[in-house]
Amino acid sequence: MLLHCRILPRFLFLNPTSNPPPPSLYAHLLLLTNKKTAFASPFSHSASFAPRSHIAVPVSAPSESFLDTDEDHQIQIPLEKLFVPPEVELPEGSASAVLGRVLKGSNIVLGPYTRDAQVTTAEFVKSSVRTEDCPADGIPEFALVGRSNVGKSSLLNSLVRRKRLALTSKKPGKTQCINHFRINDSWYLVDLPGYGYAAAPHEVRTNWEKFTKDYFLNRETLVSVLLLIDASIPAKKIDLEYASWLGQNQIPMTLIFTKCDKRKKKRNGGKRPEENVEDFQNLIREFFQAAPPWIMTSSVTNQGRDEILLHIAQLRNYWLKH
Ligand SMILES: Nc1nc2c(ncn2[C@@H]2O[C@H](COP(=O)(O)OP(=O)(O)OP(=O)(O)O)[C@@H](O)[C@H]2O)c(=O)[nH]1
Ligand SMILES: [Mg+2]
Repeated sequence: MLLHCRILPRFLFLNPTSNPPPPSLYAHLLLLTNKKTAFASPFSHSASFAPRSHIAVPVSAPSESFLDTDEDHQIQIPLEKLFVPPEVELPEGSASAVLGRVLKGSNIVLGPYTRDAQVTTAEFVKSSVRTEDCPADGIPEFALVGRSNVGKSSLLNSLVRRKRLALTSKKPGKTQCINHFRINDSWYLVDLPGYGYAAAPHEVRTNWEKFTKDYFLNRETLVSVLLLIDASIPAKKIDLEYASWLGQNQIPMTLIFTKCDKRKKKRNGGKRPEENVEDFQNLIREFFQAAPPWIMTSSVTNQGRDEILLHIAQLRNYWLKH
């Protein structure tokens, strides 16, 4: 795990603020339209940065250098669009000092809670169709949701380094229940059925809406939804609607851009994954007060695998402490 060796030590140099009020993990999802309750997000970057400053974050495969300067493999992120975890103050000064703390292919800044990021054990626990039937042991969980065929089950397998722990298929609609997978005996990854499967019978679609939305609204141990978006194609209306629904309901969300290995321009409608990722950010911008965290991934090359696990670790450890 070369990436861990390179990234984890950096986090030791961070300077947590003294006795901050415990910020909510949910705050960054508040909608601008919800003016009555809008407040400054604890995830916002330090106001000392000029608003138009950008950093060029490398998005290339983990084996390549973190400081890759190939412009084709970089994404420009305005500093105010970074996801800054609670208890982190960004270093003042140059953008390069900030870049050293941003996970590759993402807008996520590393904070002081990234311990235990590696997966050592993963086991399937149960399938449920109702929130009440889900495991009741109170440990934190992260749910994978997205359009049918976007790559939820494949990503789960990539994260746990197993080929078929979660079943995948070229045919949409493979996953039909809330499937709990226990990781390191201490947290859950949850595989959910996909939405937007046009060929599914009406009854199945209605049922999906009902039980997944109930799960999101009522599952108290849900730390963050991982909303998967296919980065090899332009943004779909249904994905934008879904992101907006999660925001409106103040359900914490991380955007996981999948299939970033698919770079053939013609099939991608002429756009590279980085461009589709940027377009998606721009399209959802008006719905959110602060930028949600996002990561670029591929289950084929395992791009983004270590980054997701570090992000999950810092959210999970923060959630456990507060
Ligand atoms: N090129 C590429 N293909 C992928 C990637 N992730 C998944 N796929 C392919 O996409 C198809 C669907 O993958 P699944 O993981 O079953 O998708 P899902 O979102 O779980 O689908 P449902 O369970 O039907 O909702 C399979 O053929 C995968 O091999 C990726 O990162 N890159
Ligand atoms: Mg699936």
